[in-house]
Amino acid sequence: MQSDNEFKVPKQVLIMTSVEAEKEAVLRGINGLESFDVEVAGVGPVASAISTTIALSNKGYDLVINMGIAGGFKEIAEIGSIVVGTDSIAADLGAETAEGFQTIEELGFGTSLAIADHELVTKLKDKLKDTELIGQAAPILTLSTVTGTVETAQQLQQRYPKAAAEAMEGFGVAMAAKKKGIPFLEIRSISNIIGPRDRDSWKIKDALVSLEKTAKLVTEVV
Ligand SMILES: O=C(O)c1cccc(C(=O)CC[C@H]2O[C@@H](n3cnc4c(=O)[nH]cnc43)[C@H](O)[C@@H]2O)c1
Repeated sequence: MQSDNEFKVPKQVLIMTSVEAEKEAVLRGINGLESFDVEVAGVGPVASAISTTIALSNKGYDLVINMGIAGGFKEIAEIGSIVVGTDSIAADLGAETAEGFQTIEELGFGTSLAIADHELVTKLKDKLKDTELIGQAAPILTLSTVTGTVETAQQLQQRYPKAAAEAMEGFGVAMAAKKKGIPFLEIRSISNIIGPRDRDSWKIKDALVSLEKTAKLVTEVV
C-alpha cells in the first residue's frame, strides 16, 4: 500500500535573491530539486518587487521566499547566523518630521508590514535547532539605504526593538507575493553587523555557507 506522501504534489517554490553569488549558494543547497526556481531580483525593494512580479506572472507558484545575506543588529544576530523573518518591515517608508519618523501607517497611506507564513517560520526555526547553525525568528527590516552609522542603527532599534536584521529586498518581494495571494518568507544569513560602514569586514563567504545550508533545510520543511 502506498502512503499519502507518495501522492503528495511538491509545492512550486520561487526563491528570489539579490545577487548572483546568493543565487549560486541557494542552488547548491537545493541540489537540483525541480520544484524550486531560484532567480536574481537585483538590489533594493523596487528591483525585487518588479523582478518578483515578472517571475510570478510567468509561472504558478505556491510559495515565494526571499533569501540572501543581511546586516545583523549588534548582540542580537551574529555573523554567520540565520534570521527567519516573522515579518518584513519597510523601515524607511514614511516621513521624517521634527518630532521624529512617521510611518506610512501613521500618515494613513498604507502599510509597511508584510507578515510571513508563520507555520513555515516555526517549522524552519525548529529545523535549525537540529543543526549547528544558530537561528532565530524575528522581524527583518527592509531599507533602500544600508545603515552606516551607530546613530541610525540605534534609531532603528528604538523604532523596531524586536528586529534582528536589515536587508534591502524582503518587503518588495513580499508585496509582489501578496498581490498574487501567495505565502511569503524571508530568510537572511548575517554577513555583517549593522553600524559604521566597513565593507572589508563583511564575512560574505561565511554567510553564503550558512545560506547554502539553510536552503537545504528549506527543501525539507516546505
Ligand atoms: O561581493 C560579493 O561577493 C557579494 C556576494 C554576495 C552578496 C553581496 C552583496 O553585496 C549583497 C547585497 C545585499 O546584501 C544585503 N545586505 C547585506 N548586509 C546588509 C546591511 O548591513 N544592510 C542592508 N542590506 C544588507 C542587502 O539585501 C543587499 O541587497 C556581495
